[in-house]
Amino acid sequence: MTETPQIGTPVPARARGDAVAATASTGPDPVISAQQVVRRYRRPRRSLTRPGPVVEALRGIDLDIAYGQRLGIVGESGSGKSTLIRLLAGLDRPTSGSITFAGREITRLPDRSLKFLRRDLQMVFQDPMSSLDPRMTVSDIIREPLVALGHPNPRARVAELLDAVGLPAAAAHRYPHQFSGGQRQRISIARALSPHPKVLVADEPVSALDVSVRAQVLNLLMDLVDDFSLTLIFVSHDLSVVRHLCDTVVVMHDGEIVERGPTTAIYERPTHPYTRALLAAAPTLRQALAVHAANRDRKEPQQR
Ligand SMILES: Nc1ncnc2c1ncn2[C@@H]1O[C@H](COP(=O)(O)OP(=O)(O)OP(=O)(O)O)[C@@H](O)[C@H]1O
Repeated sequence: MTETPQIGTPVPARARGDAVAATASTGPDPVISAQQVVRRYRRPRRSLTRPGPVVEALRGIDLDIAYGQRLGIVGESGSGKSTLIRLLAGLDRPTSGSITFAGREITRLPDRSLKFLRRDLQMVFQDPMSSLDPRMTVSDIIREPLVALGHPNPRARVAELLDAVGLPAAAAHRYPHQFSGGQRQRISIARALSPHPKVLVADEPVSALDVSVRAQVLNLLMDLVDDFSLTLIFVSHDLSVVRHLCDTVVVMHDGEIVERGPTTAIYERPTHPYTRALLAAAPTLRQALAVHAANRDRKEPQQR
């Protein structure tokens, strides 16, 4: 019987609660700074004579993310989390406001000038099946960004990354569909790490996975963030996961950041009513794991 991994290990004191301390190892300036960022979308028109309604997905976001910080972004569906990370990653442009990455203003740069951002900020998405090309081998998937960057020895780097994410070397020659969901997410993480990014953005990276696998992938993610000295931006509906991984939290509601601060303070003394409601409504991953373990033990008593 495989042991259900626990995610209850407390986040180390140095990683908790003090964004200033988290900046100290790599530099005092924020790696990402967003100022007064607004993003409006126009919804498709419903009548021939009138334009479609405008949605204000982000309404004046100010956010500094320090080097080495582990920032959790929480909020219910439609609160603007995905829009914000798309803008931070340079995949979309704000309607107004500015965003800098490592001190460079990215909002008005043309796509061809964002090569540094495409290398230094990498993303891991919810569904690895749709983010991995099914026709490519794992080796080619991980090598692709390295080749684009002219890496001198992509093959050695692929072997190193497979080892780092806990996959055997033989995985290199197989295809995504030959792996389980958790293993596929490990492949996505290996690919994201391949160009030595500064920032890893993880958008609901475990919510599509079986609950028994989630903790393994989260623990791996935490180890890798430590080992590779990454800045982490972690987007999730699951507040218990954010509590486990992140030193700082921002709470989004209706396109605004309604509360922000050290994780411990937000969880223990939430001030905004929306944060309180979110915390009250949240089932914890720990509870889910306990339920899963109880169900499994009921099904497999002979193996105990
Ligand atoms: N391309 C788009 N065109 C029109 N409206 C959009 C577009 N993208 C996002 N929106 C709207 O902007 C608002 C914020 O959406 P966003 O996807 O950023 O929220 P979210 O917090 O990431 O939600 P979820 O957790 O469900 O992904 C929503 O009202 C959404 O419908």
